[in-house]
Amino acid sequence: MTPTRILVLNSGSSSVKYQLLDMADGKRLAVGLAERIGEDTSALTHHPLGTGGDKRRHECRLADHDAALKAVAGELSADGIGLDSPELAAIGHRVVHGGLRFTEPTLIDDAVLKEIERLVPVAPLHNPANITGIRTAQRLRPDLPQVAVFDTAFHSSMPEHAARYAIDVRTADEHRIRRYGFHGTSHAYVSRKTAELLGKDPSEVNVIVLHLGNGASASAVRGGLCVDTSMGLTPLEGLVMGTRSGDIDPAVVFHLGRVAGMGTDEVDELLNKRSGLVGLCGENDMREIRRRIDEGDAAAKLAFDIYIHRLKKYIGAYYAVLGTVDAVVFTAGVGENAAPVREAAVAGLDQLGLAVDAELNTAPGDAARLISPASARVKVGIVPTDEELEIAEQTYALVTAR
Ligand SMILES: Nc1ncnc2c1ncn2[C@@H]1O[C@H](COP(=O)(O)OP(=O)(O)O)[C@@H](O)[C@H]1O
Ligand SMILES: CC(=O)OP(=O)(O)O
Ligand SMILES: [Mg+2]
Repeated sequence: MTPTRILVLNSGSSSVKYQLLDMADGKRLAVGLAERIGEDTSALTHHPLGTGGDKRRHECRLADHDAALKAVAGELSADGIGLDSPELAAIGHRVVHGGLRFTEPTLIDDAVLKEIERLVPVAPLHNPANITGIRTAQRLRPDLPQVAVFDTAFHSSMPEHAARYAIDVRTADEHRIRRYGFHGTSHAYVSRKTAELLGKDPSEVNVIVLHLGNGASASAVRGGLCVDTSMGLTPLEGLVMGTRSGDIDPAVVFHLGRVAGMGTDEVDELLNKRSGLVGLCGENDMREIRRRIDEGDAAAKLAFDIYIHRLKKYIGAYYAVLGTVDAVVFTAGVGENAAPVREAAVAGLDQLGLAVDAELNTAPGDAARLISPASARVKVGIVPTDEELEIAEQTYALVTAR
C-alpha cells in the first residue's frame, strides 16, 4: 500500500496550526491548533474529523514548540492516526523565509535546514519556530520525507523594479537586501480560488489579495503571477498588523537610537511586538477592538482608522500597479470575519468601480463568495485561505514525483 497521508505543520511565533490529510480522497482526518505556546496557560484544540469525533480542547502549559508538537502527536495517536502510522507519506512544513534560494517546495536535508537557520535574522518571529517544528518532526519520524513550503516562493516572480529597494546596489547585493514578500502560499491559493470564483482561468484575471491575519499583507497578482506585495526583506513592512508597525520612515529607527538611546534589538522588539494594533490600543484582536469602539473607546477607534487608512492606500497603489483589476479579495482571520474592516476599506472607492453590498458583506458563511453589488465593475469578495491544504498538495506532489 502506498502511503497517501500528509501531516502539515504551520508553526507560528506562538502557535502551531496543523492538519492531517489523506491525499487519495482529499479528506481531512484531523485539524487543530496549539496556541499561546510559552505562556502560563496554553491551549490545544484538536478536531478528529476523520472519525467524526468531537472537538477536544485542553488548557495546559506548552512550554515551547517542541512540547506543543509532542502534545499534537499525542492527540493524533489517541485517534489511531499517530505519527507512527505507515500511511503517512510525508510531513509538510510552512517555512516563512526562503531567501533567494528557495522558490519551490523543497525536500529538507541538513544543508536546507542550515540555510533556513541562516535566514533567522530576517524572519526572527517565524523561522525559529519553523526550525523547531522540522527538528521535532524529524526526531519523531526520521524515516519520513520532510518538505518545506516557503512563504516567499510565490513572490519570486516580482519584477526587479518592485522587488528592489532604492538603496546602493552593491550594499543591497552583498547583503541580499530586497523585498521577498510573505504569506505567499496564501496569496497563491487565494488568487487561484478567486479566478475559480469568477469562472475564469488564473491567467485571465488581475487580483488584489488582502491577507489580514495577525500578520497582514497585500499582493497584486497579474494573470496568476505576483507583481508586487507589501511585506519586504522581513514580515515587518507594509500594512498595520496585530503587533507590527508595517510601513514607517526608516529614520524613526535612527532617531530612537539617538534621542532615546534605544539599541537595535530594542527597536526591533518595539516595531515587531509592541506596535501595530497592540501598540495603538493595547489589543490585537479585531473582535475586541470592534467591541471597544461600540463602547465609545477613542484609542480603539483611532487604531481601527489607522489600520483602514493603510489598507486603503495599498488597494489604491495596487490598483495603479495592475491598471485593470477584476477583483479585490479579503482573506485570513480578520479578512474573512470582520465585515466592518471590509466595508471601511472599500468605502469611498466607487470611482474605482469598487463597492460592497451591506447585506452580502454581513451575511454569515464560510465559502468563497462575492460581496459586491451585481453591477460592480470590480468584484469584491471573501475567499477563505487554506495554507495547510496548499502545503499538503505541494508536499504530496513533490514526494510522489520522486
Ligand atoms: N470573528 C472575528 N471577527 C473579527 N476578527 C477576527 C474574528 N476571528 C478572528 N479574527 C481576527 O483574526 C486574527 C487571527 O487571524 P489568523 O489568520 O488566524 O492569524 P495568524 O495566522 O497570523 O495567527 C485574530 O487576531 C483576530 O484579530
Ligand atoms: C509572515 C507572517 O507574518 O506570518 P503570520 O501572519 O503567520 O505571522
Ligand atoms: Mg497566518
